[in-house]
Amino acid sequence: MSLKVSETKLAFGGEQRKYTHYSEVLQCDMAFSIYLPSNKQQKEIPLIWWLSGLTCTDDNFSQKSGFQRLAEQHQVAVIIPDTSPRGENVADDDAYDLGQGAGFYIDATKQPWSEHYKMYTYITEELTGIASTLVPHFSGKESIMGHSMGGHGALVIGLKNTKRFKAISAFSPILTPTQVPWGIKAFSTYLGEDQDSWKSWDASELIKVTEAPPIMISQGTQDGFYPEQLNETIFLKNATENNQLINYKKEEGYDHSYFFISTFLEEHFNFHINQLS
Ligand SMILES: N[C@@H](CCC(=O)N[C@@H](CSC=O)C(=O)NCC(=O)O)C(=O)O
Repeated sequence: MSLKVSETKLAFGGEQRKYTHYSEVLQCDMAFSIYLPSNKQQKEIPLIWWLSGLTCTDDNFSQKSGFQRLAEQHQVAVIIPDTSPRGENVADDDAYDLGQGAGFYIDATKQPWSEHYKMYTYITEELTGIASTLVPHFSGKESIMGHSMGGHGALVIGLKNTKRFKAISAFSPILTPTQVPWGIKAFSTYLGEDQDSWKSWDASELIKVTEAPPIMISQGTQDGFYPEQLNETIFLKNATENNQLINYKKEEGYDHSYFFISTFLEEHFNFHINQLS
């Protein structure tokens, strides 16, 4: 195992750590961040997964959201993966919404992407195994949240693993990737033109047939990507038809940025903690 700590910072009494490791699933070197609360009372600690959006690394959420205060307050660990495989030998594209920084949390099947782009398996298997060794007194309880492309990732991973994740939440998620420009571009590149193969990576399809854990979604009304990339209509319709309750909230005047995320993050943490306790 090549796991190495590259950074440790004290934040609100807990530790914000950055790790590097060689990923067998992605076949490249990767970095991720994790926050470990102080756990002065030696209690069992749950784990929240945060998945970031296009162009991000694990640093965006770590450095811009201020989540550490909430994680320490609620004594919860938080793990933040990178958004794609990385490196000179990893396929890439000049566009911001394809290639490195845009892994879409799926397992690619089309060459050259399928060599490395296996973010779903990386997160649900390899990084899961690593996380379980890093959280002292881990309670085994997990939930998942994310932003934009990461909101899509949180919903897809949560809905594919409903026994595992106790809650799912998302800021400005891509809810129907098979029908919006970001998703169509990524899925046709990573999965090929057979659109049937896209469906198992679309939250609007999964919500039709899944008994979902509690789901909360926040969407700013002044988000420049809304409604084109982030339209909620199909997801909410399919959820209603399958009797799945979704707490979908529109926030007047907010945009797509981390200012929006940091404003409503406490509400999302409270929602997760209620399910993880
Ligand atoms: N115009 C930007 C587009 C990239 C962008 O807005 N990325 C968002 C996520 S969008 C959906 O997944 C983001 O989180 N950016 C990082 C941040 O710290 O704000 C561009 O061209 O790069």
